[in-house]
Amino acid sequence: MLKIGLTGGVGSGKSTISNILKDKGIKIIDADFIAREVLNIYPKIKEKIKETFGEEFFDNQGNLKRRELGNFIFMHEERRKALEGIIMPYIKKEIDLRFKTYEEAGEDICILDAPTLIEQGIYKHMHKNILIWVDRETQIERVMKRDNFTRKQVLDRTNSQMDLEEKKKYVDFVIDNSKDLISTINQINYIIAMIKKDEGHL
Ligand SMILES: CC(C)(COP(=O)(O)OP(=O)(O)OC[C@H]1O[C@@H](n2cnc3c(N)ncnc32)[C@H](O)[C@@H]1O)[C@@H](O)C(=O)NCCC(=O)NCCS
Ligand SMILES: Nc1ncnc2c1ncn2[C@@H]1O[C@H](COP(=O)(O)OP(=O)(O)OP(=O)(O)O)[C@@H](O)[C@H]1O
Repeated sequence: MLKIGLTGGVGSGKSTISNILKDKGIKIIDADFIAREVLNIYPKIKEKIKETFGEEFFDNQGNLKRRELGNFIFMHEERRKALEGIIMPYIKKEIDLRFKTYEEAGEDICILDAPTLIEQGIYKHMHKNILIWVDRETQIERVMKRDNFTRKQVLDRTNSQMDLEEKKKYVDFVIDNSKDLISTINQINYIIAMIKKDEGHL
């Protein structure tokens, strides 16, 4: 089974593009979704987050206040790294399990949508990697609008990620998602056709 990594920065269009691929019948593993699921699968993660960051990041029902924790950890690198140290081993484990399940089900291609695919070194385990690129200003505007964030809140997030120009060096294909969706869909179709054509050589 071909494992394809799909990455980008905050708001570069990973979910939008994953949904288009899903409609084409391609199986997608969504790392942001897994980051939510592991909190329920492994209760010790929440305990560790409480110990490290405090009770104030949980509501009365014991649910994680995601936006508040995000605002807190994306302000300082050591806070973000502490959270990653707690949660990433579980996310990686679940990603591996899901790839295995799709492989056993006989799928020929599966895409992993993960924002920190490169930073976490996961790209090395993929057959091919795709970057969703947008210019910086389009990225900032789209996230401000989607999440109702201030410019500072968006910049805290983009600054905690590897620069999109730097990410280009690690991938096989770059999709420019700065323009309209038609242009993006044409680029995806071309890349998927290229990958499938090369399949026998991977
Ligand atoms: C901090 C948290 C609670 C904020 O939750 P929230 O629901 O507001 O955002 P969500 O999870 O949907 O993430 C939105 C975007 O933030 C960015 N982001 C998330 N985690 C990270 C990170 N560790 N480093 C850089 N950017 C990140 C990504 O662009 C992501 O797509 C959450 O992002 C989290 O648990 N992050 C740590 C897990 C992680 O590293 N996930 C990435 C797996 S590859
Ligand atoms: N080509 C496009 N033209 C206009 N708007 C777009 C385009 N692609 C994505 N968007 C919009 O930009 C916003 C960010 O896109 P999306 O949510 O897919 O990004 P993401 O990479 O999954 O974000 P995150 O990293 O935060 O999970 C959304 O509101 C989406 O509708």
